[in-house]
Amino acid sequence: MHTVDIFDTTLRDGQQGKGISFTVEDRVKIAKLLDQFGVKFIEGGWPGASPKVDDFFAQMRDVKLKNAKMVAFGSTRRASNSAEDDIFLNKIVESGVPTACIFGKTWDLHVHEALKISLEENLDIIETSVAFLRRSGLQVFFDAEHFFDGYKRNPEYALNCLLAAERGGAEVLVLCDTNGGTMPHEIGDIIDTIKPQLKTELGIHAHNDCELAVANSLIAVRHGASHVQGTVNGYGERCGNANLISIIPSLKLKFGIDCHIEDAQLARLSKLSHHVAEIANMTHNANQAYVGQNAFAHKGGVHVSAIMKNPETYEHIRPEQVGNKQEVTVSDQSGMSNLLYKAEKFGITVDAKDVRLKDLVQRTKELDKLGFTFEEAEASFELLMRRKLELFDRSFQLEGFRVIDEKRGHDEEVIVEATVKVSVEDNIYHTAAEGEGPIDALNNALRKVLDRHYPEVSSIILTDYKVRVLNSEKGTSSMVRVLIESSDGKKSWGTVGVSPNLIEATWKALIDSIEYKLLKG
Ligand SMILES: CC(=O)SCCNC(=O)CCNC(=O)[C@H](O)C(C)(C)COP(=O)(O)OP(=O)(O)OC[C@H]1O[C@@H](n2cnc3c(N)ncnc32)[C@H](O)[C@@H]1OP(=O)(O)O
Ligand SMILES: CC(=O)C(=O)O
Repeated sequence: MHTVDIFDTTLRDGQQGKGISFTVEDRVKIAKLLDQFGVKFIEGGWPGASPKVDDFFAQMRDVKLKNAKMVAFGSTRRASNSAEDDIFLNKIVESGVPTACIFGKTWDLHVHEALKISLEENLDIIETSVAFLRRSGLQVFFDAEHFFDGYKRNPEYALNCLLAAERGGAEVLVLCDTNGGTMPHEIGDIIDTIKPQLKTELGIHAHNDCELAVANSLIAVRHGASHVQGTVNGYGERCGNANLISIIPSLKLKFGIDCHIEDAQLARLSKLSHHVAEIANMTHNANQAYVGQNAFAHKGGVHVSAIMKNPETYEHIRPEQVGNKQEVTVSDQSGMSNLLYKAEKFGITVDAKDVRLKDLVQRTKELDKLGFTFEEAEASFELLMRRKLELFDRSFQLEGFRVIDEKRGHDEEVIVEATVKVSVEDNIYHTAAEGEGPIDALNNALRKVLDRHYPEVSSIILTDYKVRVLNSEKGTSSMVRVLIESSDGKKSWGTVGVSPNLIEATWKALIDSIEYKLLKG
């Protein structure tokens, strides 16, 4: 099959997504990441539309790109002036990029209603705008805005718009499903009809309003499009743009089209996706195809049993091909296979026929019913398994704790004090400490003892603390689940505690966190 150029518009159409606002520094970082990854074109924004975009293009003049070409975006000229006098077309030329991508109207409704000019005048606007940019020495792509909607209402006119851009010298005619309402079969049928009437390469720019932007982009390629526009993680206006993070591996691994991206570059796909999400300050979608944390996570015992024999049974590709990894979780959906998988991961040698493992499967299901989830608390599960297999002894034993909260007036602060009694190596310690809250006070009192025996405990910091009320209909006597994420600066781990008492649930998760650190050294 033909080759495909990847055109990224995260910095332009992606930035049109609600909740996304890149600084100039963010833009430069993303442009560098995209270039390293290997996309062919990076659309940086609309020169003249915002000072941030102008600063970005100015800064990018000093950045040497390895793989990509910078593209400036804009519209066809205003009806009230010539292309030579159009402020925004001139801004594109002044931005210093080698490539321009301008959008023009191809739906007669828009010509009548939005531009309020004649159909003929719009054709002239398209041709003269493209021709001006070409005369100015730029490579020009023409984004045929609303092409599919326009074609369905007035096919002759929509095609004439493409022909006007072709006469002007456009190098790619990009068919836009601007409102994202077109179905895949319509994309294929329309491309098949128009392609023989054009000399110019076709591209696709799809929006995701029907959750079809990726499918529509792929079907366009099947029908001859050689240029695909989209954004990282599908960011973009309304429901977003076509997600390049799904399109690129589908083109490479399913269609066999390399899109100028080598296998080694594809293996950095997950990193790219996560890194851009971080810069955009968006939570990464765990269920995102190919690169999400759950994309290769297996929960059901039947699945785990099969992937341990051959991963192909429940994985459509090897996760490493896109820089992701296989994961197995433990829950009430688990069988022996989940536990054997985890044992191997924890470095525990255990016979598959060991009856204690069968008991542990049952125990895990009972704990799940009580509210324990181990998906985000693998450290707690490792301790549970080691305890069951008699591979682990507690480093310290709780003899008792007491927490006192005291408030002596409406406007007075609460004073919190905890006392803890623990035995360590045949010594019994009784300590007290204050804290910001009951958990902090307990932690402080416990650390007073543990720091003496286990200095490594001082490196533990709590990086996340989540509380979930499990059966809220019981009001204040509901069970609560506490999930703690801890880190020692090098590694992080998750633990869980469940109890009707929030302090006790937290204590359990906290103790597991400390025991896990002591186990791992
Ligand atoms: C499908 C897409 O995603 S297209 C890209 C959309 N992105 C953006 O709009 C983000 C950046 N835009 C902006 O910052 C501003 O809209 C600007 C600076 C470009 C223009 O601002 P203003 O001059 O104040 O115009 P405003 O935004 O109100 O309206 C857009 C104008 O462009 C005209 N226009 C729209 N599309 C085109 C086109 N393809 N060719 C020529 N003119 C066009 C409209 O008719 C309207 O003109 P009017 O004011 O004479 O009615
Ligand atoms: C040009 C563009 O962004 C669109 O038609 O969606």
